[in-house]
Amino acid sequence: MNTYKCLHFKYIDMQQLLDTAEKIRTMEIRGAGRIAEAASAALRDYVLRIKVTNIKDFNKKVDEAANILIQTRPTAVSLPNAVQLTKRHTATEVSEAREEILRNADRFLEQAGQALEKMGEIGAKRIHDGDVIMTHCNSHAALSVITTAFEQGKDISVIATESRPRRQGLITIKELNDHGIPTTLIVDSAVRYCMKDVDTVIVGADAITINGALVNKVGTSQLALAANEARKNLLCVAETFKFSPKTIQGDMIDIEERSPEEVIDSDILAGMPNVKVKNPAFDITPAEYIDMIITEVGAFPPQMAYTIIKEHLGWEFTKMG
Ligand SMILES: O=C(COP(=O)(O)O)[C@H](O)[C@H](O)COP(=O)(O)O
Repeated sequence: MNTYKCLHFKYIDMQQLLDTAEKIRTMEIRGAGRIAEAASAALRDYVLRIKVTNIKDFNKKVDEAANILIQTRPTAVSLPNAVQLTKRHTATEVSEAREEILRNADRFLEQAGQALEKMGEIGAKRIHDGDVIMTHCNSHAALSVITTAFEQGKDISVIATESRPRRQGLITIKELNDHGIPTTLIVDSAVRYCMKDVDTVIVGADAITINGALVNKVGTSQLALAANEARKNLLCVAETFKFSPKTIQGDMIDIEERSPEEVIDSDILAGMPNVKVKNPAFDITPAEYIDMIITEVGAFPPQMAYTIIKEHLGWEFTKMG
């Protein structure tokens, strides 16, 4: 029985939140932006069901729920940021605290939706008629830029990587196909070979650190290396809530290691006692490989991560658990 199912017995009133946590853990809900939105909404809905009348007990329950959500996936910093933006309040009465949290969640969800649109508009200015764009994995932020440029009438096409082992690239090509955008699917190892045909690489982000490094789906750093070698631009599209305040304090971003079964059948692996599997879900691209980070508040060089964190997330976030 998994952790969340065990918790079901202990916290009956938390069932919906535990279901969301499980969906995030198993990647039924995935992508840094969607994870953040789902967590914020789950916390909002849970807060409506908390029955205690004492503010201390209320805060304890909120913290408990927040921690369950945060622990589902370790890398996407959008998750703790969204939870923190949702749960913070200054109230001394339960009813006021509840109201504040509901308002926070609604504001976060509204702003997250608007951010996608805004990033699309800003990023599309960097795409020219005739451009070939390479993208990796499945990023709603990156897709917002690509589809906005296409809807503006720019004649563009996309090369999308498969993104082993979970093959999120298949979600990307479906979305691009539904928009009518000419798309070529390639395996991840064809990235360097195909780079000569590319004008701009556009990827999303799970986290951006204080030194402007990009944490995104494993393989992103290979795209960046190949793009750099071929002198092609790499744009990262990321809402401000994907910047990591804790990296100011020296904290590192945890890189999620996922099950070997995503890579190879466990029966086949069992027959090869000298073989083990390493399955990191993300990797790190240094700032010098990134031309621009497109956020909902503007396009910035990665070196401006400090300013984004300070102005759009605030110092209180560095104390987050
Ligand atoms: O790496 C991934 C998804 O990884 P996974 O499939 O493991 O969650 C995406 O590029 C970012 O999360 C950004 O996505 P978005 O722009 O949609 O937030």
